[in-house]
Amino acid sequence: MIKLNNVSKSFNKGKANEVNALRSTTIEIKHGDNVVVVGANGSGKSTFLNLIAGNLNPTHGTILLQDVDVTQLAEYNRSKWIARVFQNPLSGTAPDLSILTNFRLAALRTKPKNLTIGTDKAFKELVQQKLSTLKMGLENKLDQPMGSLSGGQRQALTLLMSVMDDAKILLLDEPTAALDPRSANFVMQTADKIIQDYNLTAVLVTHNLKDAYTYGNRILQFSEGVILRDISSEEKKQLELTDLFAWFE
Ligand SMILES: Nc1ncnc2c1ncn2[C@@H]1O[C@H](COP(=O)(O)OP(=O)(O)OP(=O)(O)O)[C@@H](O)[C@H]1O
Repeated sequence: MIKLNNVSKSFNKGKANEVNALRSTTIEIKHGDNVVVVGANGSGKSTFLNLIAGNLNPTHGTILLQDVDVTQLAEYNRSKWIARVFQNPLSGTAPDLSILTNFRLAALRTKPKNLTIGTDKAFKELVQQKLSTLKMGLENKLDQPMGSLSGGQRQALTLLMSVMDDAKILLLDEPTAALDPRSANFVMQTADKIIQDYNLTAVLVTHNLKDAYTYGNRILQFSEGVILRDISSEEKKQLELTDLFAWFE
């Protein structure tokens, strides 16, 4: 569950170049919601994700995750709830290291320093089992270097790595923007499967209106720092793809 109560975010407050990136926004995203966020450049989409993730603090208002007020909580301390995937499939993975080592590093990143992630054998079996559900044929190629995979494969693995640690909320920040259409489709389908399989609450920011139409059960359209449209699951069923394009005319 994600809740924003009257949240605003200004940059350069009080200066000539002040920007109100998010204005008095109140919204609740329920457990299991799969929300797609669209909007023109500069409309506040990334600011919205950054406020949820905690790498920006609101100027006003409060933010709750899983019923806990996290407004003052740093990004690191929210990471037990939040998995986040960015645009660039190369970020967050080490190309020269094996697939398995990349999974190991990702698992260690969210663990306190005194915790281990099980024996090599147990961890390898866990990764194999999780990977096999994606049907990419990689479960028996864990020694292959990460850099030998395509951008789409890497992004799919990044997604899986990000949620293996019991995250409840998945934030996707234009995860397919750097990919060709076929790879982008593959990554979106993988993301959709992972969201279902892991029973996640998800927020996807995208400029791809076809994806916004195809995936998720709710659409938010941002405009100049406010939520201009909040399309529910029932309303979304009545929408045509052309309606989404018309929002941007
Ligand atoms: N760190 C910052 N300092 C100053 N202004 C910022 C900062 N981050 C964002 N902004 C401004 O806040 C507004 C909202 O930006 P934001 O990145 O949230 O938009 P967006 O909808 O994600 O855009 P895009 O689709 O281009 O990624 C923009 O006017 C942007 O220039």
